[in-house]
Amino acid sequence: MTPAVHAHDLVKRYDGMDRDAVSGLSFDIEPGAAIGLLGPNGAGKTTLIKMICGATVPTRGAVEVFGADPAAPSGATKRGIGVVHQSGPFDMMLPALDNLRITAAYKGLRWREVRPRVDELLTAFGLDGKVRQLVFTLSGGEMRRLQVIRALLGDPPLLLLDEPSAGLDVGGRLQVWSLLHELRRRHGTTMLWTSHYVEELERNCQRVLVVNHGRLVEFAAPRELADRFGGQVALVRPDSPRDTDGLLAVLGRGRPQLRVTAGDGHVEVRGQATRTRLPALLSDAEALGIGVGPVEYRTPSLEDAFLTLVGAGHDG
Ligand SMILES: Nc1ncnc2c1ncn2[C@@H]1O[C@H](COP(=O)(O)OP(=O)(O)OP(=O)(O)O)[C@@H](O)[C@H]1O
Repeated sequence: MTPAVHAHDLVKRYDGMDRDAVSGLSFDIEPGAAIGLLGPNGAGKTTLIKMICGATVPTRGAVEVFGADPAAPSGATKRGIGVVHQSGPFDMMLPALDNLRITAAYKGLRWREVRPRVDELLTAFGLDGKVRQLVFTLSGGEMRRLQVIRALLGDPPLLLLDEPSAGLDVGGRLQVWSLLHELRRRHGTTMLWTSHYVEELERNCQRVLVVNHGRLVEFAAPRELADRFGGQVALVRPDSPRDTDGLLAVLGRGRPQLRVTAGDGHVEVRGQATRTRLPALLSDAEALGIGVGPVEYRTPSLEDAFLTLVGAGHDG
């Protein structure tokens, strides 16, 4: 079966950069899959998305969408890809509806034919009363929802979602998720989805591509990544909340094997050696007069795996 997306040794180096933004990425995405794209700031996610939608050409290597070059001059493949960009290039001085009409024309869609679907989506997103407003008068969340609707025009077989829920409130995020689930169910739409909300990818994607410094780190199911790389996660509560900082300092001596962070009245300890190293550190805390309650272990999440795989910092 022809993959929805096939990337082979894909490289992008922008002019003036002393390193690759995307460096030798190879992977296949099967049709109908929902794939997460996870990486710290500057890891190359947007660059990869731009190459897949034909907005920028690779420096080396190749990318194909359903077997075709997305940057081919005919634009045929490009028009079959729906993209939610990080910042949507709308014509801010035109009404929302006219922006959708322009996109429909660019995609070669007959407005009369797509209008019922547009109305359905506007209603689903609570934007039906806003279509005559100039785009610059819409709120950030409304603009984001308009971007999602625009990407869905013509029900493209591939959707590239660059942080589709950024700036949305909880209700808006759930709306987007359920709409995307429905699309996959009804049309078998393939999705490549980036987000800094790790939980969003964990809940909605079958597999996750983890990238760092433009390179592929892992490509696997969220649960598998969590089990393999999430380590052991312990929550330690001092008897007195005032001792949280002191406890943090003592448990921090377990570094670099352990990652220790402060929460609200507790300290979280992550790492492959948490269970073996923690007892000695807790004895140290006790010797300093810091009592702790029973240690609680929780199931590692994709976020825990992400922290192990790429660390907490940005890609600098
Ligand atoms: N047009 C450009 N010209 C020069 N450098 C660029 C350009 N676009 C991106 N870069 C650089 O390429 C690297 C990857 O950027 P990219 O936007 O792909 O990362 P990202 O993973 O999407 O980051 P974020 O999570 O912050 O959106 C960064 O170092 C960035 O500064």
